[in-house]
Amino acid sequence: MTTMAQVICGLARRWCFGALGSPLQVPCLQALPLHLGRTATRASQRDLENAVHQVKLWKKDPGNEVKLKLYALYKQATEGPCNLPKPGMMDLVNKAKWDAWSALGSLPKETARENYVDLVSSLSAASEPPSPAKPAADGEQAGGDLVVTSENHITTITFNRPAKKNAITTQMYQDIMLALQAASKDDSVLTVLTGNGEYYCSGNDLTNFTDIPPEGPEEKARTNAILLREFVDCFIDFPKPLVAVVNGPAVGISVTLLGLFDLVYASDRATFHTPFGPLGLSPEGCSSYTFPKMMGPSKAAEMLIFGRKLTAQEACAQGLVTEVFPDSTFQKEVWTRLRAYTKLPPNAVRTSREVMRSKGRERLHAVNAEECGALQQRWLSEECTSAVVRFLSRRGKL
Ligand SMILES: CCCCC/C=C/C(=O)SCCNC(=O)CCNC(=O)[C@H](O)C(C)(C)COP(=O)(O)OP(=O)(O)OC[C@H]1O[C@@H](n2cnc3c(N)ncnc32)[C@H](O)[C@@H]1OP(=O)(O)O
Repeated sequence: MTTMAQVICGLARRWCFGALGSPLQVPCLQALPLHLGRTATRASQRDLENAVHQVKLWKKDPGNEVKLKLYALYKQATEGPCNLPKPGMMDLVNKAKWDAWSALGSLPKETARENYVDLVSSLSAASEPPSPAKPAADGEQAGGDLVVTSENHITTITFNRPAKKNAITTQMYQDIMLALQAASKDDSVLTVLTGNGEYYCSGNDLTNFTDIPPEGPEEKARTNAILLREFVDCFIDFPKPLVAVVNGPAVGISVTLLGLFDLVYASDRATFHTPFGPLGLSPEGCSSYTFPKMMGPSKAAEMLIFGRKLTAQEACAQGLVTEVFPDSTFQKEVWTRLRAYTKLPPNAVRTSREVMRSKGRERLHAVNAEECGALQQRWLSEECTSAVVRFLSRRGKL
C-alpha cells in the first residue's frame, strides 16, 4: 500500500515548495533553459549547497517543470545516473521523478552539479529582487499571510491568504502564537480573529504534510503534534476575551478552536465544517471536550466524527456561535458592538474572564495533549495519507 509519506518523502527535502507538480508536464522538461556553456569556473560541492539553500529562499514557486529538473540534476549530481527500478504506472509522482532523473542518462556528476547551480542562478536572477520590508502602518505588527492590527483597544489577527481560502501554514501557526503573546500584554481589551475575503479559514494547509524532513514522516508527525499542542495551549491560556468574527466558511481547526473563544459572531454566509472522518483524522483544538459539553454528545459526534457541515444558524442553535448577522450588515454591526464592549471596565472584564476559564484550564490542557497524541498516530495512517494525497492531486499539487 502506498502511503503519502512514500509518495512525497524526499521531494520536499530538497526544496521548500513541498509537493511536486503534475507528471503530465514532464515531456516539456527538455525545453528548460539550461546554461550549459559555463567553463570558466567549475561548480564546487559548496556551490551546490549554496544553490540548494538559495532554492529554499525562493518565495515564488518556480513551477513543476523546474522543480522536476532541479530534482533530477540534484540526484544526478549527488548519486550519479538513475539505477532505481521504474515505478509503477499508478505511482505518478515517483514515476515523474524517475523519468526526469533517467532522462539525464550518463551525464557526469560534475556537469549535473554545474547545471544545477547555473539553473538556480539564472532563475534567481530572473526573479524579482526581494521587496524591502513594508513599514508597518500605525498599530500594524505583521503583514503577509497574517495581518495583526491594534486599534481602539481591539487587537485583530486576520488570516490573509484569500487565494488559498485562508488555509493556515506552519509559519502562520507560529505567527499566530506570537501575535497572541503580544496581544496578551498590549493595552487591548479584546482580541479578534477574522479572515480576509470570502472564507474565514479553510483549516490546516494540507500542503503542510508534504514538507517531510530528512528524518522521515514520523518526525514530521512528532513535530506537528508539538506545534499543534503549543498552538492550542496558547488559546487555552490566553488571558483576555477572544472573539471570532467569522466572515465566511470555516473548516477544520478554525472551527474546533471556536470552543475556546468567548464570543463567536458569524455572517449568515458562514458554515462550520470539521471533515475529520473523510480526512482520516480525529478532533483537535479541545473540541472532543468542548463540543459535547456545549451541544451534547450526539450533535458533537455528527460534526466531529461524521463531518456534518453546519450552517451559521445551526451552529448558533448548537451554542457554537453566539449570534448570526446578515452578511450585508455583518461587519458594521459586529464592530460597533465590539467597540462598545471595549468601553467596559477592563479589569472587571479580565477578572470575569479569568474566573470563567480557570476552572476548566487543567482539563483543557489534558484534553489537548490527548488529542495531539491521537493525531500524531492518525497523520501516519494510510487513511489520512490517502485523503491528503487525494486532495492535493485533485488540485494538481502532486
Ligand atoms: C500542524 C497542525 C495541524 C492542525 C490540524 C488541523 C486540521 C484541520 O484543519 S483539518 C481540515 C483541513 N482543511 C480541509 O480539509 C479543507 C481543504 N479544502 C477544501 O476542501 C476546499 O479547498 C474548500 C472547500 C475549502 C474550498 O473549495 P473551493 O471553493 O472549490 O476552492 P478550491 O478548492 O479551489 O481552493 C482554492 C485554493 O485554495 C487551496 N486550499 C483551500 N484550502 C486549502 C487547505 N486547507 N490546504 C491547502 N490548500 C487549500 C486550494 O488548493 C486552491 O489552491 P489552488 O489550486 O492553488 O488555487
